[in-house]
Amino acid sequence: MCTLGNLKMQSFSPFSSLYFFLLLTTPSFVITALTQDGFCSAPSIFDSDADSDSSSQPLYWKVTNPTLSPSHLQDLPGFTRSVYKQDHALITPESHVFSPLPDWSNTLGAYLITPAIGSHFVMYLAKMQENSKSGLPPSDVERFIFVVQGSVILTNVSGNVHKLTVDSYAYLPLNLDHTVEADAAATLVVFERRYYGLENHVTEQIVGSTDKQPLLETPGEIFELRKLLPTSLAYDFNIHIMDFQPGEFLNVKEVHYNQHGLLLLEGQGIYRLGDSWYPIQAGDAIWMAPFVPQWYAALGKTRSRYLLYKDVNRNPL
Ligand SMILES: NC(=O)N[C@H](N)C(=O)O
Ligand SMILES: [Mn+2]
Repeated sequence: MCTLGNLKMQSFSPFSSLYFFLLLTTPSFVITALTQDGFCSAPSIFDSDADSDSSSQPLYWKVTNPTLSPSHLQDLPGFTRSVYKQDHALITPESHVFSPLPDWSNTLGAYLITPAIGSHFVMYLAKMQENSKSGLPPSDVERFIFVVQGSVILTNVSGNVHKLTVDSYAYLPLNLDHTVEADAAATLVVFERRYYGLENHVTEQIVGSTDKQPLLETPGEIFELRKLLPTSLAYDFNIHIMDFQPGEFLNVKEVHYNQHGLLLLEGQGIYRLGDSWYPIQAGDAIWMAPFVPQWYAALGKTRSRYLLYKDVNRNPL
């Protein structure tokens, strides 16, 4: 809300002589501007509207209901926050392009990251409609699914069945027959990659939920960290869930050989990638190539939580 106008109008009680003096001597258009939206029309994030009151919305609600852009930009032809550079990309919801996912039924997919960008993995949003069913990944490809909205039923070849709701996930090893089914609309974020095997190490199906994962030590950092997969050598990637309170930021301005696919599940802040600084919000996705300088600071009044793919446990040679 416009503090300047409010302050001016609130700091004088209507009965003070100065108030009347101002009222009589200040041109009426100034009074109007100061006391109505005309002067500061940009809505403030500190307004306690339902949208920003996270307690009134389902978990990760913003990911599938993003604030696309300030109202005065929404219908601006060609406006997007998306960026594609040599060592990073920011893909924001107004840029998503959905098409039927091959081998899935009643499911639209928006690929956000694929080897064409330079990655060794794919990251996509799967919008499962009612009565939808997954297809299998290519042979020798492992899959990770995370439920962002709705719920799905995972059934694997040995017949065990799991209901996955928001914040739940599953890891499917390469060549493990399985189906993911939804009888009502559901949204998943999916990572797949060709499995980089190690002798005498095998991965197994994992089913879990973020809230049941323990917090891990983060020496020198203040964010809260959970890892959704085992850290054992068999697994050639992990999925980090990282939480920042407003004002908290990464201590290390990281540069490393690992690649990242990021989905901001909650909150907002500034992501530095290379020499660029991007305001981001829940629903935004980021590709980080190996060695791109990366840093995040959380802003606003609710925590930031992001889901992060990171390759691990394999010699970079
Ligand atoms: N950009 C990141 O958040 N990177 C992680 N802290 C990581 O690489 O572990
Ligand atoms: Mn990193």
